Amino acid sequence: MIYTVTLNPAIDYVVRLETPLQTGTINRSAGEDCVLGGKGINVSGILAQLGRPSIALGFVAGETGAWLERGLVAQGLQTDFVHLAAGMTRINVKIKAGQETELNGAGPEIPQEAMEKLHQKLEALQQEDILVLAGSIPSCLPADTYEKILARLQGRGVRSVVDASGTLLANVLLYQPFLIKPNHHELAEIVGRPLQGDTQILQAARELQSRGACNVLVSMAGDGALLLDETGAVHRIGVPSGTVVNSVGAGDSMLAGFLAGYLETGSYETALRLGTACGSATAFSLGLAARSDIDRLFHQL
Ligand SMILES: Nc1ncnc2c1ncn2[C@@H]1O[C@H](COP(=O)(O)OP(=O)(O)OP(=O)(O)O)[C@@H](O)[C@H]1O
Ligand SMILES: O=P(O)(O)OC[C@@]1(O)O[C@H](CO)[C@@H](O)[C@@H]1O
Repeated sequence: MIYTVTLNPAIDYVVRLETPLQTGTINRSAGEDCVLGGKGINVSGILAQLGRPSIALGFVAGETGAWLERGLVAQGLQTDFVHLAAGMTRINVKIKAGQETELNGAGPEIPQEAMEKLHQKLEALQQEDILVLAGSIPSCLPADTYEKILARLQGRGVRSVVDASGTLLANVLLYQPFLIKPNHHELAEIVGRPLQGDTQILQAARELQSRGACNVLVSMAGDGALLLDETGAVHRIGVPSGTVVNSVGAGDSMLAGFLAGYLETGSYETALRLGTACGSATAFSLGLAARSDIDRLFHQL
C-alpha cells in the first residue's frame, strides 16, 4: 500500500485576476475556485486517477478540515487523518494574475499527543509499503519531524519518498529514501551553489545520491525533468505542449505519476514519462489533472 503524509493539508483558494496584483489596495477577482490540497493529498489524488489506491494520512482540524475530508472521501480517496481538537485546517491563497503569487497559511497547532497518534498509525506499515512525506513541516512541529518518522520505520523494509525543500530534504538523505524530488531551485539550495544547465544539475543530483538518496528526480517546471536512477543511469525529458493554467500541484502530480509508472512497469524511463505527463497535465488544468488529459499527454511524449 502507498501511504501519503500531509502534516499541514490545505484548501487551496485559487483566485484569478485579469489585471496585475496591486498591494495596498482592493483587487477584484474575475473568478475563484476551491481545490482540496496539500502536497501528500495531491499525490493521493493523482494516484487515484491512475487507479492506484493510497491512504492519505496527516492532521485535519475544524470546519475546513471536515470539508477537506468529506471532499476527499467523495472523490473516492481513502483517508485516515488525526483529528485535532482545536484550530482549523488552513486556507492557502493562490493568486493567478499573470504570474502566480501564493500565500500559504501556518495551519493549526499540532500537540505532541496528536503527533504520537500519527506515529501509531505509521506503525501499521510493512515490508514493500511506500511512504510519501510531502510538504513543509508546520512551525509548531520540530524541524526534524520527517527524520523522526523515518527513524521509527527503519529496518521494516518500507520505501520512503520525500518531497520537501532545502534542509528538510538534506536531513532525510541519511535514511536512504527510495526517491526524492527536488525542483532545480531546491537542489541548488541544498548543494549551496547556483546550478546552470544539465551538467551542473546532474553533478548536484549525484552528490545527493552519494549522500544516501536512491533515485533523484529533479523537476524543472517548463524545462522538464532529469532523473538520476539508482543504477547511476541518467534520463532527461522535456514537456509536452500546452497552456499553463495553474502550476500548483504540478510537482506532486509528477511524483505520483512517477511512482505509479514505476510500480506498474519497473521501468524508470516509463516512470519519468508518466510523471511528466501528470505534472504537465496538472499545470495545464485548473486543479489536479484528469485521467484523460494525463493519457493524452503521455502519448504525446
Ligand atoms: N510551465 C510548465 N509547462 C509544462 N509543464 C510544466 C510546467 N510547469 C511544471 N510542469 C510539469 O510539472 C513538473 C513539475 O514541475 P515543477 O518543477 O514546477 O515542480 P515543483 O516546483 O515541485 O512544483 P509545485 O511546487 O508547483 O507543485 C515538470 O517537470 C513538468 O512536467
Ligand atoms: O506549505 P506547503 O506544505 O509546503 O505547500 C502547500 C501547498 O502549496 O502545496 C501544494 C502544491 O504543491 C498545494 O496544494 C498547497 O497549498
